[in-house]
Amino acid sequence: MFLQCLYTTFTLTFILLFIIYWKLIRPGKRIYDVLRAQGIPCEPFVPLLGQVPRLYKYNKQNRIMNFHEELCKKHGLIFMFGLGSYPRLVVQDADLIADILGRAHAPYYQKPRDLSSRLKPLIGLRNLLISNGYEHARARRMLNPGFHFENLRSMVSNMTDETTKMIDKLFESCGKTINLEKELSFLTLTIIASSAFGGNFETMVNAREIVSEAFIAALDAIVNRSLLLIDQIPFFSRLPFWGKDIIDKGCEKALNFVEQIINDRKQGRSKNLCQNADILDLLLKAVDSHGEHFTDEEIRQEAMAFVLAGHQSTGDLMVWIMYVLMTNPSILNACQNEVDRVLPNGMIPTYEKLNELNICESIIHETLRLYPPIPFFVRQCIQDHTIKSKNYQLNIPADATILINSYLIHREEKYWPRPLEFDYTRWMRDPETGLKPKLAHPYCYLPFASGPRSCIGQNFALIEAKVILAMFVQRCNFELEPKNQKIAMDVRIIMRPKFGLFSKITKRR
Ligand code: HEM
Repeated sequence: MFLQCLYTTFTLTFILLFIIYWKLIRPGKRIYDVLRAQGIPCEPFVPLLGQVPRLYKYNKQNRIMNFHEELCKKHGLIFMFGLGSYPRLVVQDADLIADILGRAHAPYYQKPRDLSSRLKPLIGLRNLLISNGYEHARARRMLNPGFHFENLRSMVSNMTDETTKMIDKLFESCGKTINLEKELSFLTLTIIASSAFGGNFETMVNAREIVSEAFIAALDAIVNRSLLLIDQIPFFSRLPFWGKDIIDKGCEKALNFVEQIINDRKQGRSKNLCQNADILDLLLKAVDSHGEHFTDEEIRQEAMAFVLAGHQSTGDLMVWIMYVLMTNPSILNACQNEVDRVLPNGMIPTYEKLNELNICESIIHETLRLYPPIPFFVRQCIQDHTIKSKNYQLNIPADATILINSYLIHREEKYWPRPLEFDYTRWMRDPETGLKPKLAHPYCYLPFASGPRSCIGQNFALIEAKVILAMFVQRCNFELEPKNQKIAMDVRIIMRPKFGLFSKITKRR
């Protein structure tokens, strides 16, 4: 009996270890070996963990970007490190990045599978953010026209309305210290949700609570679980711990809410808040090359993906802009002078007037360069592919995951003179031609990524950022409060100030 027990235990342990090796260690090791054999510098291969313990230590000290900077200093523009069982090939050379992100190479790369499994509970799999292949290309073709300037122009009035409401509410705080990070995140959430869902967002009971609390709580739980690597092991990810109940409840509330909104719009029980079509109209009207519309399920998932992709990124861009303005009086002054000239006497910005705000636009781009809200993104190679630059030729094996760190590329001396200096004038358009200065390389500025998986909402975000910036500097005085508050970068997909950004806001005139 004892021997039989021993034998069974031994066999089960052996099977378990074999599965762990086969599923979780061998695939990563193979990729390490193929790339190391080509001379790629690597951090030591540590099964199952990789460099995660070191990353955690840096994260705890709020120095996550130093982790990446130090690896880049040690190894150069191409290297590898381990993130749990998945190795990450870091590529920082703009020529090589062009070979990865360029349209012609799209068949070789897709969004990584672990990203899909993490976000699936919240937004499903059938949306632009995580679908791949034909499904993604079809949806992108159907939705691209919705983000053309004609449609965006009609969304400006919704952006100015929501910003006016927010600023009026801030004035009610009568100069008390407020956390701008929270307020701006809420403002951008309201703008994208009302652009996506129309009048219901204003009138439905609990709409704001559902989107801003349930949705964000679920998203936070998803990010925390991914930092703990829970989703790398499917068995663990199904256990009812580590915030699973928050995710389940939040997702259910948010999905029911979106379903009701779609039904209301279809049956004419709600109207949009934009002058023309809003995002929900665009989703309802879009047709593919066979004349087919999106299914209800696809509309629901696309709408959720827009809210997910579009709110925190723009919110944190605005936070960094405010931080720059509050710590650089001369930049604030130049910005305020331009806004007072283009939008005198409290004029509400229109699409046409926004185009005249050259300094505002340059401040936005320089902030996106030094503080990109999405500081890195990843691509998974799906069939062996060779990439080349002047100095390198590299055969990327299928299944390798590539990490592109735009934060570091935006600070790379090779592409940017005086890389650490905030100099918005490097973006100023030529007054004669209206053209922006040429970049040192088309792939050295990637706040919105590039190629067929670049951000579909980038023009929406740039217009929205300009509206909020112009209206804030036009109407408010703002200063850091307390002056010596600690600003540390927190990176959880989005890069934001870890402890918020506290300031005092008063009426300008
Ligand atoms: C400052 C604000 C924003 C930044 C910095 C930003 C950045 C990015 C980046 C870097 C990607 C590529 C991610 C990856 O490859 O993994 C992306 C994709 C995406 N973004 Fe944005 N984004 C912003 C605002 C928005 C807004 C306002 C919307 C919606 C209106 C939006 C919708 C999307 C969607 C749907 C995708 C997936 C596109 C695809 O794969 O075809 N984003 N964004």
